[in-house]
Amino acid sequence: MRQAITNWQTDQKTDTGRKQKPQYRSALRVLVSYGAEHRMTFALVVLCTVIAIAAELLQPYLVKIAIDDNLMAGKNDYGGLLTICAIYFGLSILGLLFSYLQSNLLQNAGQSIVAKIRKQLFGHITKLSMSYFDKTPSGSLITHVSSDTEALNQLFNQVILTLLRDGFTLVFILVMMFQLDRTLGMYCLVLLPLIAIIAVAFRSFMRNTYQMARTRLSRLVAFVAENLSGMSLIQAFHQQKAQAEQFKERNDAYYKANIREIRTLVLFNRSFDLLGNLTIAFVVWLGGMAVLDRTLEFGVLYAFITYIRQFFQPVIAITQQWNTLQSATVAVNRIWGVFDIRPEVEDKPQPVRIEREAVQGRIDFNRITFGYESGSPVIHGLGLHIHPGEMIGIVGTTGAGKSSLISLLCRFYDVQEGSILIDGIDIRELPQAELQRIVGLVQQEPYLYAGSIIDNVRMFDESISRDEVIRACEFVGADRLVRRMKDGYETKLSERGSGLSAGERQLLSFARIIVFRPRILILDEATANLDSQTEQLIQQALKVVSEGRTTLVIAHRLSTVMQADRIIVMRRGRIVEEGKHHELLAMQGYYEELYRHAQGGEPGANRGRFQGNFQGSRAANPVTG
Ligand SMILES: Nc1ncnc2c1ncn2[C@@H]1O[C@H](COP(=O)(O)OP(=O)(O)OP(=O)(O)O)[C@@H](O)[C@H]1O
Repeated sequence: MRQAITNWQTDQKTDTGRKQKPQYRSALRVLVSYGAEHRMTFALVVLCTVIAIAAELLQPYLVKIAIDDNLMAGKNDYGGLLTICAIYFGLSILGLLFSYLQSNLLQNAGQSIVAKIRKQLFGHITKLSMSYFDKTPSGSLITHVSSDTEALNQLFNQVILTLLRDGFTLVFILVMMFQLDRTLGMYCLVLLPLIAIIAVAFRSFMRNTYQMARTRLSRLVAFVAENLSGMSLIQAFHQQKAQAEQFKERNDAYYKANIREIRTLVLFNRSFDLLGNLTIAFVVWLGGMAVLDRTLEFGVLYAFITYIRQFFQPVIAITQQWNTLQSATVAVNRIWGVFDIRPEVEDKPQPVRIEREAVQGRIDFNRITFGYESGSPVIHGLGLHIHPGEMIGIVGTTGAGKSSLISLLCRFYDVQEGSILIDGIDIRELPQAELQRIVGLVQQEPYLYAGSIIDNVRMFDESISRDEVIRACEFVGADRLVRRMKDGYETKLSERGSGLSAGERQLLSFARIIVFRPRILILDEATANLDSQTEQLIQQALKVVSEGRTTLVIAHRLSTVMQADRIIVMRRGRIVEEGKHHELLAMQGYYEELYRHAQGGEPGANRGRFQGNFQGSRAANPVTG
């Protein structure tokens, strides 16, 4: 794999400016690197091909012997005829057996190479930085993992198989024709330039048609993928009709490209059929005259005509595979284009090791500046120092930079200036895998996978026992909910956990956090979508989950963060106020303004209700009693 990528990168440097065209040399080098470990299999494939083709092409020759040496010689040699029939039958079986072996061996090697590339590609994509996903539509990534790897699949299924089998067949047929009759063979050679002209004309005509069909299919797949992931939005905004129209447009375009491709193919096949029939007529005429003049045996003419019939099939197959070869090459180019992308956030060669259990949870944002695009920062020289175990609420209007701040702490992006330290260690010094176990993130829309509740809570990590999962669910108050389900902890969730309410999904994501025991906990709008009853449940869960952990909570609902030890108020990428809830209210500044908006009126008019809620939620909390 490493070698394949290195080869690829070297080729890219020398091929600058030709990225859109299929780069056969680069693609071949890549595939050879992967094929190297299957070299024995490929050698066996070649051997099987040769045996299978020889067995197949010797059959007309046997018929020629039967005609000339037995039937026409007037020997009445029934035994000899039977022997020839038996050999013919034996050759057919041998041909079948070795064709089967050849296909199977090649398929096995090909499929395992493609499966490996697909796995590595997916693994590579999951390691890329968030900035890459910001810029790349998920539909195009799905195309790389599905259609492009499928094109590689076809390379092994069709192209290599055809090139080997049909290439050998052509050579064998030519040898046999010359062996049978040199003069007729020479006449047939005249055909070769004609075949080449038709093939080349067809190839250039077909190239565009084929590429167009593939591109339109990719667009269609990408469109469907993006629509599926945004289905709730489409339905909420009644966009079904508009989307269906867009789909129709893409679908029609793909349909037209397919029809064009099929027409071209049919035209090509029939042209070759015509050429084949003309050649046969030509040979029957020339060879027939020779037979009548007794300068050519009838059996030879028969075998010759059979070989000519067989000659056109491989020519057609090889020419048609040219397109598959091209699209596979383009697919290799695209796949390796993705492999080429290095994550912007990478581990240091010698990262600092840290014992997760020993992490205290102190966080220092040291005058950090960050922007998604260089030159337009969304966080400006921000400084924030958080004590171990402290609960910080982060508030601010939309676009203030709250989510960006926690994305930086999770190291989805790297700061452009300043540094972020955990227990005094710059997070860029830590291995990302370790940082992700230290910092646990609960998002507004927790993602659940298709699988059992147990597996969803432990994220398919078998080292976490069922008991640990159950204890975690009990801890956050999700146990009662799970036990009410038909199969309890074994209940299979559908993709994205769509069978559960937002609050239920959130409770399970809290259980997930408990199981993974991060030392720092981040909740991004974790209670934004919930009704007040579920929110209270979540608030209780939040209280137990945050116990003994440094916790950062982002919330639009101020009630979510009122119990925080400190509230940070952000505005346009800066901290403008900080303090406890009542201190901030007393300041009569930006927080108080936000609070007033949240309450929907004047502070004085709502203050009682707000404080009542706050005290109520504390009183209801089982931990604080
Ligand atoms: N992936 C992104 N690419 C480019 N710009 C982004 C990206 N994410 C956020 N921004 C921009 O960065 C700024 C801060 O956004 P951020 O999401 O951090 O704000 P926020 O306070 O969390 O807002 P909200 O409460 O609406 O989630 C905004 O101007 C936003 O448009």
